[in-house]
Amino acid sequence: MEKFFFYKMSGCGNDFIIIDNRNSIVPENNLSEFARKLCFRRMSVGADGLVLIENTSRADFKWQFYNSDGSLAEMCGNAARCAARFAYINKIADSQMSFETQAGIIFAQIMEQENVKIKITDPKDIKDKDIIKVNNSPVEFISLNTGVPHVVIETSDIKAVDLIKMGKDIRFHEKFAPAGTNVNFISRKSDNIISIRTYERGVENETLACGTGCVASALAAAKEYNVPSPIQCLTKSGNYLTIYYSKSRSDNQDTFYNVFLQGDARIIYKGELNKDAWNW
Ligand SMILES: N[C@H](CCC[C@H](N)C(=O)O)C(=O)O
Repeated sequence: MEKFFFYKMSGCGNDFIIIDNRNSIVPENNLSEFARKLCFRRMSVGADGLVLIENTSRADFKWQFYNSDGSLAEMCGNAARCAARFAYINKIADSQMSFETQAGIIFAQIMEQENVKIKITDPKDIKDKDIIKVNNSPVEFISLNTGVPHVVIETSDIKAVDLIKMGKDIRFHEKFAPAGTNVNFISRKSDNIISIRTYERGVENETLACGTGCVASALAAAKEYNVPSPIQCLTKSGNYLTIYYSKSRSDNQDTFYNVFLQGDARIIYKGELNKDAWNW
């Protein structure tokens, strides 16, 4: 098949290409290379990631999520909201749905207008504050997995952070090898509002928003400051994501459950892909 349709969508400024591949219309075997080329800005459509919708018997659908560098990721919070709205609009699922990711089953609900709320898999590997040396300076962080690995670092002036340099140094730090990690810097604006900037693994750059990063940052704030749910995250794009959660503590361990991420899932356009978009 030389031409097929795709949606370009944006979740809070994190942008994605979404293709209904349930009939295997994608004519390439190397899907990682296919993703990398489609996501390459100015040479092709350009995006932070590619979502391929597929069939499964375990949920309404399943997906493969590729970062823009072609790496597969277990989960993506902003793309999950976009995929849910794509599935609803294209009658692949009802307004309440479930879909299978490598991190587990995600539940989604279409809210008013372009708002979508998802229930993510229970966060795991929640560690207490730790310190690493970055360029011979100590950096204090909390690490946890919200579908993909994240570290959260609090700073007094988020605008002053050299996000790309610090992000790269921490993302590739031996402490997080071999999988690496996403890197989030946060500043608390009020009791339940945090500003966030994220260096994203697999995009290898700062993105305008990171859904699982906002969840990780909100839960790190909840763990450190006992902030009640919900927490709002002000992202680099200027849009907000809202995180809802329940928290329990036993044996000096925090457990989070019923964790939801809510925000926009905007359709930028519906396009027809030519072979030139990936065959270059
Ligand atoms: N780059 C991430 C996956 C996408 C996460 C982010 N876009 C989100 O919205 O959660 C990783 O490889 O761990």
